[in-house]
Amino acid sequence: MSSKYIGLMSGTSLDGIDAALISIDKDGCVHFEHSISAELPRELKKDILQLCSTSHDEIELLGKTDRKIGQVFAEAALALCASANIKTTDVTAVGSHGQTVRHRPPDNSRDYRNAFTLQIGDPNTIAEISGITTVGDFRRRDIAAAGQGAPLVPAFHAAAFADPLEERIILNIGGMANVSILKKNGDVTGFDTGPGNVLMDSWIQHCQQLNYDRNGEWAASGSVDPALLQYFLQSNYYRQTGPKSTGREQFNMQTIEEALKVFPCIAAPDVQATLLELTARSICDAIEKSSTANSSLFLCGGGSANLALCQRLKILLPSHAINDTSALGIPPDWVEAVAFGWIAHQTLNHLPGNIPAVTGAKGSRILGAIYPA
Ligand SMILES: Nc1ncnc2c1ncn2[C@@H]1O[C@H](COP(=O)(O)OP(=O)(O)OP(=O)(O)O)[C@@H](O)[C@H]1O
Ligand SMILES: CC(=O)N[C@H]1[C@@H]2OC[C@@H](O2)[C@@H](O)[C@@H]1O[C@H](C)C(=O)O
Repeated sequence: MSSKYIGLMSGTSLDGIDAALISIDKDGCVHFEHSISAELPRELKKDILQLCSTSHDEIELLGKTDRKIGQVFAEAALALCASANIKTTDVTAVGSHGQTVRHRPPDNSRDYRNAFTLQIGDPNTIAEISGITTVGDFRRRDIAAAGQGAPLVPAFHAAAFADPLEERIILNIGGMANVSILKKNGDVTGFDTGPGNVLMDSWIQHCQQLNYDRNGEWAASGSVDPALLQYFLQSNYYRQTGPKSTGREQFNMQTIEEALKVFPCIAAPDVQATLLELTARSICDAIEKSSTANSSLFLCGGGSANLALCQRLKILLPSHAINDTSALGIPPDWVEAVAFGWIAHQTLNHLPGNIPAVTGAKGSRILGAIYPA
């Protein structure tokens, strides 16, 4: 007998809601069954961006947006059930990541007692509208246990993708980029490497009002500026060792604007080329430092569709066989949503969802809270 779960995810790129239907069989094996993506209404996206900006702190907006995200997430879950032709009563639970609006993990400048992370999208509302038990608020228990609260997906990557015969690296290129290194002996490490698409997205939005640089074509039309690249690479974040996690608080349009005050004359396509190179270099440096040279690399997240970025990864990591996670049974766009369905299953079965070696938490913890149907 297998159980069905729905994973819901809206990431830092704010490109929509990913909804994935999975089943977990009696042996704990995860099967990807169906998926849809649902739009984030334009006004809602604007409000989320305002909440993400550190210069606004509006409790009114927070409360209202929390409820609204809950409503659109619930509608995505219902649309997924309709599209997959299943009844909501067939689904054991929704695992809802929610929307991160602030992430302040413990780091060199912040004691863990002052750390916090905030994902909104009221799970009560999701349970009420969908009629499906909802599990949410996954990150805060890990933070309370002195962890980073992120990345959480390495536990799922280990459960679904680890192989005793080869070391595997799973690289998610979302708004931020994060890696999981799955050793042959079962050990797992993982951390956020830094920006994924966020800087390239911000720059093309600023210059051309486009959401993203399709296939990295605009970046490919420019040339990397070596001085600007070195300036960006000096960020302390790249030198820190894990556990570490990051977000829009650290890598955003302001990061680019500050650099361009120092380098004001660089043409816009060259800035984009440099941001793509920064993304590729910071990812590859992190992979080289933390994995075995000939391990297999599997890509997921929207950035895995960026051809120019993938070409750079292949050149910078010549000894790694590079594929995407379709080769492991889950299409690259759906891995994160699937992961939160899986974490909900862990929670309902009183099993841990974090990996202390990844997040730095004091120990394994059952993550999240349950909101019954
Ligand atoms: N064809 C493409 N060419 C270039 N970039 C693409 C393409 N398709 C998707 N992307 C990038 O992928 C991004 C969305 O990725 P994804 O949905 O994995 O991010 P996310 O889940 O929001 O982020 P995070 O994992 O940080 O939470 C888009 O904003 C865009 O930058
Ligand atoms: C705080 C937060 O939402 N972090 C996200 C973000 O997106 C990628 C990277 O930064 C990762 O740390 C995390 O998401 C994935 C799903 C994770 O927790 O593993």
